[in-house]
Amino acid sequence: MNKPIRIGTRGSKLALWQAYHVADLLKVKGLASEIVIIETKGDKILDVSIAKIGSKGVFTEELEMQLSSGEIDIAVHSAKDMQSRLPDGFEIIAFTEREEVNDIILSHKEGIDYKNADQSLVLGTSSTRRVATLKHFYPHIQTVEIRGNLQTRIAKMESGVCDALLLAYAGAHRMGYDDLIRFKLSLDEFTPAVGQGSVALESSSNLDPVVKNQIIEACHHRETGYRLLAERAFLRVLEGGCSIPVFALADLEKDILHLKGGIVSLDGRKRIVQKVSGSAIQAEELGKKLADLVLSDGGEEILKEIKKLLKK
Ligand SMILES: NCc1[nH]cc(CCC(=O)O)c1CC(=O)O
Repeated sequence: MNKPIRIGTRGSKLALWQAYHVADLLKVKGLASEIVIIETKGDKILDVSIAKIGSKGVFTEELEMQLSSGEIDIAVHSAKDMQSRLPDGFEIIAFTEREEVNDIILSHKEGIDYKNADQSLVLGTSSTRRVATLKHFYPHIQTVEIRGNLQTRIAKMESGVCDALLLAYAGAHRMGYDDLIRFKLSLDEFTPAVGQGSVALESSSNLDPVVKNQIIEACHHRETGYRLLAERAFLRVLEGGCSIPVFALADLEKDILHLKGGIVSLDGRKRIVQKVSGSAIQAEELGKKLADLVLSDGGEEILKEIKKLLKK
């Protein structure tokens, strides 16, 4: 009888959903598991925006310590929240099948019409990509920064902080809020963050290869894997992190990857989008190619401006 696989996770409801999802996938293949809840810096600091703390590893550092010590076998994260480069000694071994990738507008109110410039609308979000994208396409919409888990954000919205929230479909759906979803936003306008909708399994490079292969067999979704490989290669060049409004989305059609992505300036004035296609086995090359196209098309300048602004 195998030892149960120890799954490390943050304690938020969404994180726990993800951990149980992985536990279920393991169980289908007859693998027992245990869930270990670990508090991270990002969970403790609630009053400062993530962009200001510096996104680097705030939700992953403590989990990585437990991976190194062997206290847990895998750490489960939203793929979107993972840095594009992992510290030495760690790797992503699997991506679960991706959920619908769209952003959505969620509200307890009915009659919200975000396209109507005559309606005053305050949207809560803490994502620089979403704020900048709103400024670009819907400059009449006001935004307010809102943090905390989904339950907290909904409570803040209902208390009047904003009219609606701009969120990932995946999180709202997993938390059971489908009935509050008012709009599913277009992928051309609100092209998602890299990795949105998938769950990533991280391990130490020292994980027993037999256990590692069992986990991959049970949890890895091949198509999602190619898509995220391309998107993450793009992000690596653009030095993403959640404080930089870059976006990318890969789709797989048979074995051809179609990848689009870009960057938007913080004031929303400039938005650069490029597309590339090619064989899925060249996913990483495609991601890099896309990044080069975006950079040479004006992305480099936008990136420099943003970095200058963030240093202030
Ligand atoms: N940045 C927070 C975060 N990380 C993952 C999700 C949702 C689930 C997912 O995209 O995998 C969310 C919430 C959101 O963006 O609305």
